[in-house]
Amino acid sequence: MPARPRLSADERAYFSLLTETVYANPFGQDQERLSRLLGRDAPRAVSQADLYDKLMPALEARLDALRERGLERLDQLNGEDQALMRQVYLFHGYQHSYRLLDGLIEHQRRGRAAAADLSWMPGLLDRLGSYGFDPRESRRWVALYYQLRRAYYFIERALVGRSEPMRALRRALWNSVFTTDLRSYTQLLWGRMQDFSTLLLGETGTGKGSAAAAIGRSGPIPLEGPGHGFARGIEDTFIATNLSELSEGLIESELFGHRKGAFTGAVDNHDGLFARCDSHGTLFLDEIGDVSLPVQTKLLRVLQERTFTPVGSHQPQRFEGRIVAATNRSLGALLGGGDFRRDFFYRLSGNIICVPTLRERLADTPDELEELVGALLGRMVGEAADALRTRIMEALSELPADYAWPGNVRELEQALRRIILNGRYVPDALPGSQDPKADPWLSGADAGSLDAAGLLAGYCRRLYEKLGTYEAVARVTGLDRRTAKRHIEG
Ligand SMILES: Nc1ncnc2c1ncn2[C@@H]1O[C@H](COP(=O)(O)OP(=O)(O)OP(=O)(O)O)[C@@H](O)[C@H]1O
Repeated sequence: MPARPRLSADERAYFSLLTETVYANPFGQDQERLSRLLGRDAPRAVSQADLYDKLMPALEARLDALRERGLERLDQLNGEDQALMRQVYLFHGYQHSYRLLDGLIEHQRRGRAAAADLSWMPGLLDRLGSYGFDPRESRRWVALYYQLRRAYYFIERALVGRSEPMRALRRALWNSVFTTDLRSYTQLLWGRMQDFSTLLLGETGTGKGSAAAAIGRSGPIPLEGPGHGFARGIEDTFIATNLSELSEGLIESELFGHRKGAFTGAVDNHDGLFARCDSHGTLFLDEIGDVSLPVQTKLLRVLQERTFTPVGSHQPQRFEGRIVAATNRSLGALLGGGDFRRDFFYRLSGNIICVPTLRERLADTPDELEELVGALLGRMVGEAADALRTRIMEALSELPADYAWPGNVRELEQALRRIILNGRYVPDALPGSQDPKADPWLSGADAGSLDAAGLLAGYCRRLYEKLGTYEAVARVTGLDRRTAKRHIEG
């Protein structure tokens, strides 16, 4: 039997470098080094898509040259060459599909009722088939492309900011979805990451919710058989709940569900969030630092045994999804206070991601303020954003240069609203840090000029600063947790 044709040393070197580049964490340092090696001098200045598009003519020329030598399909190559070219063909197929997938994601994000146009899908599957992938494998690769494009959308585009702390956050979010090695993820871990929980830490308003959504909406969603689309829509894969907003009486039923008759008012069986989150989904438990010890014990069981039991039932059910949790309490406060189980913490914290404060981001890249203002205004007022941006930046420039933004991006959003309404932003005094005379809440209370709502909000914020949880504030004030939180957030 004649020996199978082999790649030349030069071809092997080129394709190896290419695959190392395109399979590296797109927000990592390696990627920059490798893309420089491929001939780009300023990779930070161009988008990932631009960079890849620029690689394409040289790649097409190389593949044409292989075709002329009769090497068109994977099965014409031997072991090592086949493994390498498999990755090259996967990248080639990806390049021919990513704009179509971006169109699909945009369509889904706009919540259009009409079914998405997937008429291009058979052509894409045929292309993968022409490289030598069988139909099942081809569907799996298209699902991976879709996942990669969702990750770009939610990790890159939906999170604003180019500062190093934001780049580090993106790297960490990417790794929590694809691990540090995309190639072995695709071979070994695709669809098997349910047991990898993530704990997001960060001050209030830093964007932990957006970071959690980025992880949750970037999970694998299979492509179903011929003629069908993807098994789930983007929105169905991410289920979020804020534990501090659920009263102690309701929390178990919300999370684990209940059976009819389990308690007064349980008139029907009710599926909880754990039952609604299937193997393609992620459940986001926000304010995890606020839950009581008995609920922590039950959550620990879900994490350890992957089972939960609805209230009033004796039948454990399996939990198939993935958990992302978040808290704005510091690790020290979480573990030092005695109201957070250490075993629960260790089970939850396989992957800890710290979401940077706005002041860290601005200290690294002051221009990030204007970038954020532009994006937040765009969300708030659409096309009027450009016209308002200069006025807003002028008003913000009146703040002290080292203003700490204690409420982070949420405070910035609030500042924009106030500037639009009142022309200026005067930060609310936060307890603890200021001269009492300069504290409008204290001096307002002293002068008798605060109304009841202002008085209560200031008091709740002070308590929150001291006690660290909405639950503790609720306990002291006699308010329910949700009301206390509303006062604190303003
Ligand atoms: N990097 C970012 N780019 C764009 N918007 C952001 C970013 N970070 C935060 N935001 C916006 O700031 C607001 C607050 O974010 P989010 O609710 O995720 O904060 P959080 O850290 O979860 O706060 P808390 O701990 O109080 O729940 C949201 O409207 C969010 O969209």
